[in-house]
Amino acid sequence: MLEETSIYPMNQDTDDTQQRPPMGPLLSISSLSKQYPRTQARAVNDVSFNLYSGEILALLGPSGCGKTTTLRMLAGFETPDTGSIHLKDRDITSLPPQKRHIGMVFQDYALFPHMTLAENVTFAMQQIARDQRYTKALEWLELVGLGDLADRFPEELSGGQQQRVALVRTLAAEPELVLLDEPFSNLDAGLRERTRKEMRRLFKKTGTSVVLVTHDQAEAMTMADRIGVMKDGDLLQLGPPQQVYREPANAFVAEFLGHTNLLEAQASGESAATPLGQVDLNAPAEGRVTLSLRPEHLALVPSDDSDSATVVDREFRGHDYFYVLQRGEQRYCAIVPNHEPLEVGDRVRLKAHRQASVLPAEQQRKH
Ligand SMILES: Nc1ncnc2c1ncn2[C@@H]1O[C@H](COP(=O)(O)OP(=O)(O)OP(=O)(O)O)[C@@H](O)[C@H]1O
Repeated sequence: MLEETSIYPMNQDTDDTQQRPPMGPLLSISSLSKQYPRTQARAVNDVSFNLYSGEILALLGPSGCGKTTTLRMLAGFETPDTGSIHLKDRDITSLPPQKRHIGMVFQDYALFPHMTLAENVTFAMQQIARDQRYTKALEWLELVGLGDLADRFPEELSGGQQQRVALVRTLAAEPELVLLDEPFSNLDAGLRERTRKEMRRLFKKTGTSVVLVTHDQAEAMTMADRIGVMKDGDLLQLGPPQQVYREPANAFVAEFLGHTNLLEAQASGESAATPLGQVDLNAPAEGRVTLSLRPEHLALVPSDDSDSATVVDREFRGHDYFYVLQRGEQRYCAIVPNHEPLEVGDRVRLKAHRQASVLPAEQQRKH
């Protein structure tokens, strides 16, 4: 079983986050595996994790890594081959979806087109008295800034507004857990960024526990208290965004969570000899290791030395430049604040100005 790291403190953007005392997990998944008929490998392989009440957990990975299958097993739409799912100490592994008290928001929103927004939301409120549903639905819609549009039909809304209605409709049923499958993929870039911030705020305000799946690392970083990175059915690492970014478990995680420089190095205690000279390490190590050095941790010092690197590409990104550098056979990337920009063709010495992360040796796939 993968070692888990504490979720406290949560995501850096904590002004909207009420810190909760750690209690037992709300959701506990143990050794979940699933192989589809006529396939060579398991879609999900021995995945275990806990989710705590009020926590937002993102399953992140490339297409086909098994994140949707994991979510569908949680929702009850797929049956696991092995393993168990407990929600609040109830074994729900074999329960049908409607008996799990889990709400799922799909990519395509699935609002009822012939119902107004208020009717869409009241429809989900079977648990409260009929005469209170409309007032409660308005409260939910107001929470996402759509109180004034309660009598509109879904087709009279923007994509982002529809997404918010779909979400409050799910929340209105008061599920113990909410599952989101690539929830913002239908929104354009600007709206997506705004909507995910709003949703995180809403989840924190309502104390909602969430598992979401995404292939977008920025989405996982901004939304989640913890990120689980998946590849080929395996859960490779699970931890707070800052930790997964700064201390990736292996080269795949390092590269999936943004750009990085992978350096072959000879470690000796707190530092290592690398092609870029001696580099400090985030953890003591000995012998041959691979290091991950983030582009923002590489300084570029103009130099004409024979072992200097050459700027081969440059991208202006507002507050900084993203540089691609060639040194011998090896390419590097660096992110540098945009004062005194370098030109393509300029020669620079590369110097690590922060510790590099030591990557543990790759483990063999178990199946
Ligand atoms: N119904 C199915 N029958 C056979 N194989 C399937 C089925 N559904 C998924 N798979 C396979 O299982 C693996 C995991 O798929 P899954 O949809 O869980 O991945 P994913 O990470 O969610 O990908 P995406 O981001 O593309 O949705 C893939 O190799 C996929 O081809």
